[in-house]
Amino acid sequence: MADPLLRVENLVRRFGGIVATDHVSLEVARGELHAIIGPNGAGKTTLISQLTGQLLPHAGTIYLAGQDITRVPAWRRSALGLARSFQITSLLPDFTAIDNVALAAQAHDGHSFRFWGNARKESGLRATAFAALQRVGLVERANTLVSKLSHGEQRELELAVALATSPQVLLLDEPMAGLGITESSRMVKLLQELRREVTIVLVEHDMDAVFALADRISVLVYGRVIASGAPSEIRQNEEVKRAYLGEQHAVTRHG
Ligand SMILES: Nc1ncnc2c1ncn2[C@@H]1O[C@H](COP(=O)(O)OP(=O)(O)OP(=O)(O)O)[C@@H](O)[C@H]1O
Repeated sequence: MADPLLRVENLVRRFGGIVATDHVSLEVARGELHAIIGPNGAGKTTLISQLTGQLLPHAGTIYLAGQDITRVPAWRRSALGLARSFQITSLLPDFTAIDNVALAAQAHDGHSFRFWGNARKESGLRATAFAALQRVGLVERANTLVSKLSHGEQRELELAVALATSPQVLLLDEPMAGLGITESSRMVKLLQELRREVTIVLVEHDMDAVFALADRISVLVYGRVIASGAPSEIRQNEEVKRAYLGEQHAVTRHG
């Protein structure tokens, strides 16, 4: 691939005797939605954590737009345009939706949390936060406390928080987890819109969502990429079927 936005080369991460990331190499093109799938414990979250800098690899290299970011600290990666939306909700429940987004925008701008009081009033931050809420369809809930939002709305708010940092690459760890059918299809629609604006790496167990959204899919099993390609190739790959898709029931619905 010429000039990928994100490139991972031979990444290795161990936990004691477990090789959670076993010489993983993959490339994500600018504008692509790249899904990472695989059974529980395959190493998906571990991989995402190394991309964001929360976890350091034992070997290998990560490039963002050609720059080696392997040893770049997490906060600096965020400034370079990597944003992660967490599997476990990381929102502040006693703050409003817009305050949560404004805080993220403020942190990204390099301001100290000490000036948090100002983020509530500062018009530039509020405009950024408002725009992010608009992109995820949550404007009407701007002044609602996070604790009063539904689970689906909280997931959307997590996306708004990530978007407020104007990322080049959005790393999404199971955005559909815990969502009902209606909420899931809302999330798929939302991601279908966002993918036009931002490169997305999506870790997801919901195969309906993955096959509806992905341009390319990489399959991780025991820390190794066993296949990488277009959804149609992945669906037909015998090794993938054996190791993972064989146990899934819903891969054909979205065509
Ligand atoms: N902090 C840790 N300490 C020890 N072992 C860990 C740690 N984090 C992950 N592991 C192990 O590394 C392997 C990969 O885990 P990881 O959570 O990355 O998989 P996953 O594909 O994201 O799984 P899931 O689909 O269940 O979220 C597993 O065997 C897990 O037990």
